[in-house]
Amino acid sequence: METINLRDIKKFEPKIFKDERGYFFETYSSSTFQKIGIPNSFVQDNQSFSQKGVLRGLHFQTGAYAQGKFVRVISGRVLDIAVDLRPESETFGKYEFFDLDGLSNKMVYIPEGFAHGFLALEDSIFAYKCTAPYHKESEGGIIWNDPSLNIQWPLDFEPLVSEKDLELPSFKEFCLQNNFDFPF
Ligand SMILES: Cc1cn([C@H]2C[C@H](O)[C@@H](COP(=O)(O)OP(=O)(O)O[C@H]3O[C@H](C)C(=O)[C@H](O)[C@H]3O)O2)c(=O)[nH]c1=O
Repeated sequence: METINLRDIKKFEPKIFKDERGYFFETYSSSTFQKIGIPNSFVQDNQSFSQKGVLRGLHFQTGAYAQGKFVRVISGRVLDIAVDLRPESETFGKYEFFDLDGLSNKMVYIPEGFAHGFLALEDSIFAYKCTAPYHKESEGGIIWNDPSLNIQWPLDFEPLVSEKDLELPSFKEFCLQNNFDFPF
């Protein structure tokens, strides 16, 4: 699975304290996370459940409502993805996968300027903090199987995608709408 390291994305694996009762770990710590460049300006916490085979995305919010997202899996396993939508970035139009699960509790901070989504590899509870509130009018997105992004989803079946997401524009349309040079 070809993937690259996108600049400004922060990955974090918490220390998990296990004992005969179970486990404990800090799901958020301003002091710890600021040291690795994760902001402490989150204003909204979200949680969603997805059956195995669900694909949510590729989503973003625009303008003043652009969201940085600090994502993790509470239970199950997802293949999370960020797509660089910053025209000035040398990785504009490139993507990176993150294999997140409820055992390692790996977390990823995806800043504003990226589209975000995930494929549920198992029935999964997904939780994430956002640096801006939900603002329906500022919602945008790109179709999950856009030919030019050429995302190599590990799929041998048709994922369950919402009607809304099936109508999302292509990356080329996104570039045209925003007067960005199409990089491919
Ligand atoms: C995102 C959001 C949604 N909603 C309402 C709107 C709908 O009635 C319902 C489901 O929304 P939607 O189908 O957009 O949910 P997802 O497909 O999980 O969208 C999210 O999926 C990908 C992975 C993301 O990164 C975004 O955070 C977000 O776009 O929740 C709210 O009330 N607040 C919210 O912040």
